[in-house]
Amino acid sequence: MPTITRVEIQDIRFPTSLSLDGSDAMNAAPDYSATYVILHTDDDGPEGHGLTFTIGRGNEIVVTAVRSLAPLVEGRSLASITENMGAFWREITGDSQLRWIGPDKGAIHLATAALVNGVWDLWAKCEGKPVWKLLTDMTPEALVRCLDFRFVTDALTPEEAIALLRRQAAGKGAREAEMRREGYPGYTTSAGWLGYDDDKVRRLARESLAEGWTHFKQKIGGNIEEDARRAALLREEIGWNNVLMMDANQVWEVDETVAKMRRLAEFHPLWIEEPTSPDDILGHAEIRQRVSPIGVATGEHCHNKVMFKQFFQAEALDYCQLDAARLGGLNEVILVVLMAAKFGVPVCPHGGGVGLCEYTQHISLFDYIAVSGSLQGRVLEYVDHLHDHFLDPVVIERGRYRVPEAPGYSITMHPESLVRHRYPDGAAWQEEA
Ligand SMILES: C[C@H](O)[C@@H](O)CC(=O)C(=O)O
Ligand SMILES: [Mg+2]
Repeated sequence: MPTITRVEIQDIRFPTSLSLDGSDAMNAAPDYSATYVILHTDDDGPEGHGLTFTIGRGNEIVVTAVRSLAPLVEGRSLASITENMGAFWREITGDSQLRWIGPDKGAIHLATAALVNGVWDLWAKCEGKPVWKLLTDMTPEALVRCLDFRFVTDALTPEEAIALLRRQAAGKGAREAEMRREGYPGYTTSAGWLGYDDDKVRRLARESLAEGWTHFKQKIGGNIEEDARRAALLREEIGWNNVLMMDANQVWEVDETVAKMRRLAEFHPLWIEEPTSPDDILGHAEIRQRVSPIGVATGEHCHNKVMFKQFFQAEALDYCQLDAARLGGLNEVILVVLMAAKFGVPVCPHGGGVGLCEYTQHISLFDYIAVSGSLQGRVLEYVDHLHDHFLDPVVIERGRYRVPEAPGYSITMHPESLVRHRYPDGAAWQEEA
């Protein structure tokens, strides 16, 4: 196995704010961006690639944070990391000086995700497997060794995690074959961005229907009558047999959420996503009690395993929307997937960003094949942006993700895309200036 000799870090941004792709009530004009990391090694084998998603300004802070973390992996052999990934994760999140600016949250944790996911990409490429397959082929004991259970053993112990994984072991082969045949079910957010005008929403909804999508997410959180009007418009296009979800991106108070969802209930949303502060666990629990049967979904801003533990313990969410690059990389994601299975909460990862769909397909496949063994309540978000910048982009057919087969975490970008979108000197930005 190779040794990691150098960490290359790039500030990559896409001017999506020009078309308002990705816009919502809290994030009016995001530029989808990535702190992009390449782990160079000492042999002719593969490089490890990883990224963290941000929405523009602020990316430079995460770039700087990765620079501070890089010495923790430079000079290390991959074998010294993979022989005990749990200990590696504890080390990288536990540096005695850097930890102070987290712990396990904010820019330093986003930076952790880019590096840690880069290591997983490198490991999977060295094994010649896509990440989901690397995970599903591991024994329960080997997988649990990749995890750091610190601060969550009151909710899930390593022994319980092993038992959960053993419970699903017998059916893994059949589920893997089923996924290769059928793909993993998804939903689309592409017609629902808040900054799109009515004509665009209608056109994209029609196109998505024709492509076979059955689940659609709408951004809300502006004027409530405007939200209702747009919901009616979407229902006109998608009908009542398809599923509609709503995402407020954190703009409401608790009582306000209840009042507003009572107004929007006539459109039969499956869930209200991020209604209020992402840190307000008890607020989500109360909303959940008061808006039922509308479900509560959250997680894209839930920054660590302890927060998720408490969301589960407080019965504060119906859908766990973990984010592959806000949690500190795949090790922490796996722990959250295991806790979700124990608490019986379906995992529907967050995909709204550059590269997130590429990552999350691996997570949902792992969840289905090795952990939950269930598709009940599970749909994987899809946003139709920027996939052409990836060497191994997601492939969607009739609203389902096809199984990725290329080795790695599907996150390697084309070198030309990196050059063109490097901020601020890439051609894409020079043309803007
Ligand atoms: C700023 C992002 O586009 C955000 O709106 C994504 C999101 O909330 C989602 O995909 O869900
Ligand atoms: Mg969202």
